[in-house]
Amino acid sequence: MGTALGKPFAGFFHQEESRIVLFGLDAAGKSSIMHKLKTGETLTTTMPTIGTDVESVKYKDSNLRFWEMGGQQCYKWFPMTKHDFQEIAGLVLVVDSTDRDRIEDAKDFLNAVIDEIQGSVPDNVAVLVFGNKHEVPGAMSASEISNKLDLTSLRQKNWQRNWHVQSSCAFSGDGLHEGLDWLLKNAERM
Ligand SMILES: Nc1nc2c(ncn2[C@@H]2O[C@H](COP(=O)(O)OP(=O)(O)OP(=O)(O)O)[C@@H](O)[C@H]2O)c(=O)[nH]1
Ligand SMILES: [Mg+2]
Repeated sequence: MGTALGKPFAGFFHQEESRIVLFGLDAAGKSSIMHKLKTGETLTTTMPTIGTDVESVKYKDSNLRFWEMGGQQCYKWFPMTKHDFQEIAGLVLVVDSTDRDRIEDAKDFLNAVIDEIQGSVPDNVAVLVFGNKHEVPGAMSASEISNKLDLTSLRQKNWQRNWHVQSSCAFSGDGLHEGLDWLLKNAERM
């Protein structure tokens, strides 16, 4: 009992359908990642997500429910509200590793999301960053993405976020399970 109270998130992922919010700029690869995780297949025809999209994924012994926030400007916040974030088990920011021109925009979006949900989620919720499309020659490395997103500054926002950058490829699936493993481990640890 004492242990359970001391570790409120222990076993969180074993409950039914733990909610994970995926967000990021348009065309970063959020839908492609969700599809690969759900079916093991590569999503061959992609369309921008209108509003939000939801997929349930069974991963190891966890039931995960991914909520994608469409990244197009008009959908970025539609129709997610603070309430939708309240019981999240983790946050996943998907970044296009090939898009150096918009990494600053991705950083601004991350900070806007954090400012929006601060107080609605535990301060130590795990934040996984997928550096997607990493198979493309010249793509940014995980450490370059981490530096450009200025992730260490998140701690100065009264936000003791656990964060981790994982390079990924939604086509081959490379890095996706490694990222999820990190998320599961870190959410359980809280
Ligand atoms: N090279 C490469 N292209 C990818 C990868 N993942 C996705 N793409 C491509 O990137 C484009 C956008 O993919 P989506 O999955 O629709 O991106 P999204 O983040 O869901 O976009 P929005 O729904 O508009 O926010 C598509 O042409 C995908 O085929 C990847 O790992 N490598
Ligand atoms: Mg999408």
